[in-house]
Amino acid sequence: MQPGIITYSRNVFLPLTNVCHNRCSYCIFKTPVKDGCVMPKADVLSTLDLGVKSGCTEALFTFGERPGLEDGFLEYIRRYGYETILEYCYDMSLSAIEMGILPHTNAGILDYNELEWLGDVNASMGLMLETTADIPAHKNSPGKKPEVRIGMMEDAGKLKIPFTTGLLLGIGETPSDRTESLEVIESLHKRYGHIQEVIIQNFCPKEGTSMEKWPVPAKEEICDTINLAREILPDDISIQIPPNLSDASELIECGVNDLGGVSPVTIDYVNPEHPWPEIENLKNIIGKRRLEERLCIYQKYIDKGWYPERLSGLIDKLNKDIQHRSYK
Ligand SMILES: O=c1nc2n(C[C@H](O)[C@H](O)[C@H](O)CO)c3cc(O)ccc3cc-2c(=O)[nH]1
Ligand SMILES: C[C@H]1O[C@@H](n2cnc3c(N)ncnc32)[C@H](O)[C@@H]1O
Ligand code: MET
Ligand code: SF4
Repeated sequence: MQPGIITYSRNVFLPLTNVCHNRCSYCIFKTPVKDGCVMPKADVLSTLDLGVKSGCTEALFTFGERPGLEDGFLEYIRRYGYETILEYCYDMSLSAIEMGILPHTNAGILDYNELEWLGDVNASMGLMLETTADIPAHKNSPGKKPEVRIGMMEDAGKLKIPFTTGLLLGIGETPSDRTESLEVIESLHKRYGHIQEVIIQNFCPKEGTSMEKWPVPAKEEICDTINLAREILPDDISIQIPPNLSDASELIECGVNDLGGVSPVTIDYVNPEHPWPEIENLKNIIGKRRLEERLCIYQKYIDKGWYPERLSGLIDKLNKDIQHRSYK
C-alpha cells in the first residue's frame, strides 16, 4: 500500500459455468444443470479478444465450485472435449496467455494438486474466506466451511501463489466474527506471505433468494470493518472494495486503497444488477488521490518471481503497457 495511491485492474469476467455444488443463500450466480450451463468456447475466446483489444490485463475465471459433483454436468463438459471444468479452465487460461491477458482464477475450493496444476497457468488466484463463522447462509455449502477455506489458503501459501481473499459482510456474522476472520488472514500471511489483497465486500440482496429481505450492512459497519482491517493487516496487503457495490468515494476515506477488477467489457456476473463505473469516472471517486492501474499479480510478487516461467514475458510486456498508459 502506498499512501495517496488507489489501484485497480482492468479485467474481463469469464463465468465458465454457473453450476455449483454449494447452495449459498445469498447467491443468484448458481444455476441448475441445463442447456447453456457451460460458457461456450467461442464466447470465452471472443470475450478474451475483446478484453485484449480494450486494454484489459486480467482474465478473471470465476465460476461455480465443484460443478462435476452435480448430476448430469459431466455430459455438458464432455461436449467441449473435457472431463472436468478445471481442464476447461486450464485450456482457456492457456488461450488467454497466448492472446496476451493474464489469468486470475477463483474457482472456489481446489485441493493441493489442483491448485499446483492450475497455478502453473495463473498469475494470481483467489478465494473469498467470506467469514470464519458457521452461519445459516452456508448450511448447504460444504465448501464454505471455514476450515476448508482456510485449508486451501494455506495450500496456496505453500505453493507461493499470490492470493486474493476477502470478507463478505452482512451474511449473519457478528462484529467479533469479522475480527476473527481478519486475524486468520493475518496469521496466514505471517506464515506464508502470499496475501496481496483483502476484499471487503458488502452483501447485496438478490430477488428470488431466501435472503431477499435480509438487511444490508450499514455504511458505518463497512467503514468500521475497513478500519479494523487496516489495524489487523500489515501494510503490504491492499484493502479492496468493489466500486460497483457501495459508495466507494466514502469508503476510500475509511482506508481503502484498491478498487479491484473493473471491466470495460463484461458485467459483474455475481452482482449483475450493479454496473461497473466507467474507468474514466474512477478518478471522480478517489478525490485528490492518484489512480494507478495494476496487474492482477502485485509488483512485490513479480519482484520475488512468484509466477510461472511461461508468464514472464507477458507480465513484463503488460507492466510496460500500463506504465505507458499512466504517463499519457
Ligand atoms: O468482478 C468481480 N471481481 C471479483 N474478484 C476479482 C478481483 O476484483 C480482481 O480479480 C483482483 O483484484 C485481481 O486483480 C474477486 C477475486 C477473487 O479472487 C475473489 C473474489 C472476487 C469477487 C469478485 C466479484 O464479485 N466481482
Ligand atoms: C465471488 C464472490 O461474490 C460474493 N457474492 C456472492 N453473492 C453475493 C451477494 N449477494 N452480494 C455480494 N457478494 C456476493 C461472494 O463473496 C463470492 O465469494
Ligand atoms: N463459487 C466460488 C466461491 O463462491 C467462486 C465465486 S462465486 C461465483 O468461492
Ligand atoms: S457464492 Fe459461489 S459457492 Fe456460493 S452458491 Fe454462489 S457460486 Fe456457489
